Amino acid sequence: MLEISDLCVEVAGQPVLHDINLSLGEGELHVLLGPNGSGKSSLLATILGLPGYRITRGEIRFDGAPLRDLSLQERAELGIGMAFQRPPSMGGVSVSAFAAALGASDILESEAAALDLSDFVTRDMNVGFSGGEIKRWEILKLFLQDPRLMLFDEPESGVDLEHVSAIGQAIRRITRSNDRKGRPRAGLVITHTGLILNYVEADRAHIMKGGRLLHSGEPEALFRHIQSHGYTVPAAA
Ligand SMILES: Nc1ncnc2c1ncn2[C@@H]1O[C@H](COP(=O)(O)OP(=O)(O)OP(=O)(O)O)[C@@H](O)[C@H]1O
Repeated sequence: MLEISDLCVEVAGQPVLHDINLSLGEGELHVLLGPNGSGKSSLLATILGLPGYRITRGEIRFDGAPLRDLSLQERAELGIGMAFQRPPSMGGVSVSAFAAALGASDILESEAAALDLSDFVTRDMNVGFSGGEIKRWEILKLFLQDPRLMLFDEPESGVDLEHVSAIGQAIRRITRSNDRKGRPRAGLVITHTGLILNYVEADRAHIMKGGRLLHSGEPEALFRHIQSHGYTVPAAA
């Protein structure tokens, strides 16, 4: 579904990503691990097409077609969506009105309940939500938007342990399900704590460091390696 080859990216004239190669197949869920400032969010922002992220070399293909010249809106229409780390508040737009505008009112109640957000559907999006509530709402929002490629920027940071479980299970269930047109999805998740790995059943993990993909491997083994040896390439690799 997603093919990234030899990707180099600049932000504000500074190179932030170097020679990234990554392939994400239909139904797959991958995680990105790496120290602060290693380029994880920049990679997601470049895939999504946020302004300021300039591809200087290489390419990103979605379903075989290059994304480089497509706007954020065009990429959203193709089926690329992101659960943001720090989304804006949207006063005047209630959660239920947002779901209705997306034609997703029928699934709002059950999906809100799964993320412990039933009491939030009449509230305005993100207005007065706590940090953890925003994270849960971002997952629900993404599901209502129904993208095929789901990008999650640190979905569990600032979230209590019980709700990490709810978020992780929702990510797994959503990513493994087909979209409303019956097409398979895929997901890419940034995680620092690794807690989410207990729930999402990721297929593959990648270590990013200094804007490069340092190593890829089996998620739980790679996370254990990072816990004892830091963000390094495992010796046997
Ligand atoms: N708009 C920008 N202007 C200037 N520098 C930027 C911009 N966006 C990202 N960078 C720089 O690019 C580098 C990578 O940042 P990025 O946010 O992608 O890292 P990250 O791995 O997601 O970090 P964290 O784990 O702390 O969220 C950092 O050095 C950051 O300062």
